Amino acid sequence: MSYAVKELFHTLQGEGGQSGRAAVFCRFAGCNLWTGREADREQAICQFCDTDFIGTDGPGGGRFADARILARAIADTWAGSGRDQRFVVFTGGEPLLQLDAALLDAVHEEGFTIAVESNGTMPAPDGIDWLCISPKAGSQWVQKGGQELKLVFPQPEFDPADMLTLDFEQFWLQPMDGPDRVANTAAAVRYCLEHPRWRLSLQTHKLIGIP
Ligand SMILES: C[S@@+](CC[C@H](N)C(=O)[O-])C[C@H]1O[C@@H](n2cnc3c(N)ncnc32)[C@H](O)[C@@H]1O
Ligand SMILES: Nc1nc2[nH]cc(C(=O)O)c2c(=O)[nH]1
Ligand code: SF4
Ligand SMILES: [Mg+2]
Repeated sequence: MSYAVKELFHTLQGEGGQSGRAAVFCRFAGCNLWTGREADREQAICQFCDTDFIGTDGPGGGRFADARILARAIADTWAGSGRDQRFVVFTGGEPLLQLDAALLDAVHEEGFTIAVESNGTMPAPDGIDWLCISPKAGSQWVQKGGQELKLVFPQPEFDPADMLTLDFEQFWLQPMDGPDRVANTAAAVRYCLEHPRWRLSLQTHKLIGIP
């Protein structure tokens, strides 16, 4: 199978339990909860997205004919020394629309630990080393286990208290970016102070101006 990739870049994971760690980001094109077009945002299931995931025209992006070719491109994007500590984050768009066993195997063969950022609307395949689920109100949430739950906050339909019985190791609140970012951040800080199983996930890459 071929893969449509918006961009490939090497940066620090900015969010959640792996934040600060060097990673290749593989951003797949396309999402099942929004077309990505501004004209469609108000009709979308997910309306607060901060990402351009349309097309394959970003840095390092393109259509990759098979899993080995994409895995090789990911390895070529890793700018760290040697094979040690190689880490890839599959995101998008929605990565589980395209990520399959062949690609997971090929990227593992290149020596990478594999993280995924998903909206949780599809079951995750086996073989992911670090699965982050970030559920979206109004969607069909099916993947209810993983390493971290990263709830963009606030989403009025979601009460974080209802999520603590789910099968995650870590629970993160990430303030919703946009016009209410400052108020959302203050609300998330308050919530974490009062409910200490939740930790605050800031989008640190935005704070320091890296991709
Ligand atoms: C662009 S999404 C791509 C992965 C997947 N589609 C998802 O939603 O989890 C990557 C991460 O950014 C988060 N995110 C998107 N828009 C955001 C915003 N406006 N404020 C805070 N986090 C946001 C998502 O919830 C997700 O955790
Ligand atoms: N630095 C950095 N960290 C991230 N963590 C999750 C991201 C994403 O868009 O999925 C992201 C991103 O876009 N950049
Ligand atoms: S599910 Fe993820 S990629 Fe899709 S629109 Fe929402 S935040 Fe963006
Ligand atoms: Mg991002």
